[in-house]
Amino acid sequence: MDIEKVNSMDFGEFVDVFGSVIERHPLIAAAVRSQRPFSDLEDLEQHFFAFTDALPQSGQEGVLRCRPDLAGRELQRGELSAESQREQSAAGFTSLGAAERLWLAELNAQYRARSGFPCALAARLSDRAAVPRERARRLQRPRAQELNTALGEAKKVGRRRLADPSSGATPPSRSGRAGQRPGTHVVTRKGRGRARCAWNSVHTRAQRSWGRRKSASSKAPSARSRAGGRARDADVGAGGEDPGKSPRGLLLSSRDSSWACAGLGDVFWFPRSGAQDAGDRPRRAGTATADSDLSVRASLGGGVARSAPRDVGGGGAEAVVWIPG
Ligand SMILES: NC(=O)N[C@H]1NC(=O)NC1=O
Repeated sequence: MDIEKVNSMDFGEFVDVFGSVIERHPLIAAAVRSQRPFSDLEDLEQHFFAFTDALPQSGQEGVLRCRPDLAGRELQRGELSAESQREQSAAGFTSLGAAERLWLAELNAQYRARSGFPCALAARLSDRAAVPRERARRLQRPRAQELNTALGEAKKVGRRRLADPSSGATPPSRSGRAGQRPGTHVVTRKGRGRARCAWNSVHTRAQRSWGRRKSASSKAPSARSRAGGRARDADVGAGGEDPGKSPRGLLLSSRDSSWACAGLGDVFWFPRSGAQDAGDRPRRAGTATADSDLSVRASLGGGVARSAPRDVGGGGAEAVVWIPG
């Protein structure tokens, strides 16, 4: 892709095209866009990877927790992102026999229990027969070493997605919004001075049923945030499969001044380029805790952001709050 074209993409187009370079983290793409212009695609890639490298360990684990298992439940249910679907199909995971599927499910569960996140592996660079062997090998290794390996695999996947963004991204429609892809999310902006981050309105079956349970308990899946004393609205659509689980991964974003990323417990701010303190390392800005109703409360510089995160399985969840400027 022509770098001039990339540099001239507006916010919506950039997030549509590059929102899945880091799986289920379109706001990382949004943060990266704020650092344009890029000299070439390698430079763009380095910005994505520098962002994930700069995350504290809790943030990196949060990013990994949002990845789907290989040959996991989301593949069976047709809930993968378009990119993951293509990668997992190409690696042969859509044509597994029952015994092979069960074996992989068992290895997936063991790996998650040990590492706290799904086993990241670039499916296109591997093959169906090699995956269980690789998974079993990695299960034996120390957790700290595994975090680095998993991030390395996530980068390999991201590199391929960047090299071929058409492999999954839905071209933006004339209104600049992403096409509707089940099980994925998009960032949308509505009206002047008001921004919303919403999950794709095409809900998966599980998301719809979660929504029904949620409305039955009169807890709307929306978020209202206050920061710096000024009221700010942010809506977060939510879906999930098991609202009883604790959310553990969280990504927050603020538009004006800086970017925040969190795992539960830590909220970090990432200065935007051009901001007064650009170039700073991420700094700790507050604490995120899980409420019993599956919402997350994050204290951000004196303000509070609340959101209902999306359960991504295995006890992991991701929530995105888009705080308008
Ligand atoms: N767990 C994991 O790495 N999943 C991913 N890998 C890949 O190549 N596509 C995916 O969905």
